[in-house]
Amino acid sequence: MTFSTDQPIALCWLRRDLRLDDNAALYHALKSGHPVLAVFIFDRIILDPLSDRHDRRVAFIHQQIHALQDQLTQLGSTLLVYYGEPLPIWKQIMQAMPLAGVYTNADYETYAKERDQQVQQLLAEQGIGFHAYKDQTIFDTDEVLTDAKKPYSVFGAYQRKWKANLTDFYVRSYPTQNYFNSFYKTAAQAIPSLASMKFKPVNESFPATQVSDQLLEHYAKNRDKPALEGTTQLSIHLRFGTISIRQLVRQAQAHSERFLTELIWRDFYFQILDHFPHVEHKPFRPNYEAVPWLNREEDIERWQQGMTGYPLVDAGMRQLNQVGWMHNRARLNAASFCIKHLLIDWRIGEAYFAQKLRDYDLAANNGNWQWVAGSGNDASPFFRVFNPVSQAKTFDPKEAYIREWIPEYGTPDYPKPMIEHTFARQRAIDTYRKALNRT
Ligand SMILES: Cc1cc2nc3c(=O)[nH]c(=O)nc-3n(C[C@H](O)[C@H](O)[C@H](O)COP(=O)(O)OP(=O)(O)OC[C@H]3O[C@@H](n4cnc5c(N)ncnc54)[C@H](O)[C@@H]3O)c2cc1C
Repeated sequence: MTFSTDQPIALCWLRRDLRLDDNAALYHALKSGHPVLAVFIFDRIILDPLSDRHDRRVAFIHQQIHALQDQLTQLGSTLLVYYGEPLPIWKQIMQAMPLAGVYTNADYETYAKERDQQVQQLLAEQGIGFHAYKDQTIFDTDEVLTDAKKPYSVFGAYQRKWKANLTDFYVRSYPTQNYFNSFYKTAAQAIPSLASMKFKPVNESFPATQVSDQLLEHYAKNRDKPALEGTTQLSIHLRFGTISIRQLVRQAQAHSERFLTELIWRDFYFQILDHFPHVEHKPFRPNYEAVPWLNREEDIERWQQGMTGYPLVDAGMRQLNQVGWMHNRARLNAASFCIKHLLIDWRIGEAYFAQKLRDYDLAANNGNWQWVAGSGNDASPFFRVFNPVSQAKTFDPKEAYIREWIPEYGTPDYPKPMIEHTFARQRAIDTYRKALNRT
């Protein structure tokens, strides 16, 4: 990237908010009184460790970056796209143009918080302001606290306070489009190709960025049936900010209370990660560290490949491996089977999902894995072990989901159950009970 200018610029640093409409940071940048440029960094600290060079997330981001570039080009401006490590890139940017300020949306992951602190410090050395806004969530950090001003760790109580605090103000869109004439006018700049970053394109399309009111009207009754298209599939868009959470909450308020609850779970896990960053590597409840996992290589392999002999689990794992997404009911069963039936450390399962999910989000993935493991805040009790056979009968009674993902189901090629359910259930309960000193 060789772009430079002598004019003071307000830079809007896009990260998990890859859209121009209803974007808090962009709105404030555009109203700052300075010409605005948007910038995106393909961060090598995140990209280099990815083992799959066909990574869907990278391909998705790259596609969105091109879409943003098209929009900005039509407005007579450009997106500045860099590839490298953020700190040296910011040094480069500071040499290329005088900065009137940097505007960005807050990120709650530990790595991102540390990165932002370093960039903020670097900018401060030259008297440049770093302005971070809430955009990913409806409420963040200390906006939903108990009466004793402590973060919530129980979802039900959090949800009640969340709803009590909600006013129209929190779901109002930022009308960025009214200020688009504040973009700095310049020729479109080049975007690094996927190949130059050693990634390959993926030959598939991604879900639409909107959901119909009709799907939401039926969401509560259909959301648990994996054979139906009963959920929104918006998770990748929520992950990368190609849709606004405020817009979606307004739609939820109008059409589905149940859907709104799921969006509140999302806020809940963000605030858990923000307040209790230790959950990234350790159980929320420290005593759960004592569970003696078996972590057998062969078991891990069979679970990952969808060869456990339990069709709901296997269908889910194969869906994950093939398309990078898994229905929530299957996620629950696959995670429970991994942790409880096979006594595999939840962190191993969590890491596998992190590698494969196109909607991978640290807060949601970690929160849900810890919920299933029992080690999380407000988690499922340790003695709850999903029965993948009765779960399949209840939620996929015609076996349509199972047959969709396991072509050899019902033939001798499909494996027998790798472990007997009653035995595995009792073993899990006994193991947890002993580790936790419960009678
Ligand atoms: C073991 C496990 C791991 C998970 N890992 C992730 C993950 O990495 N990223 C992720 O976005 N979701 C994760 N989830 C939550 C949930 O399964 C997905 O959000 C959902 O399946 C995505 O599909 P959808 O967009 O059609 O969901 P919908 O049912 O249409 O829900 C709409 C949105 O609400 C949010 N949401 C829904 N359920 C949850 C939940 N339980 N926790 C937090 N947010 C929720 C998501 O942003 C989702 O896109 C996980 C669940 C489990 C059990």
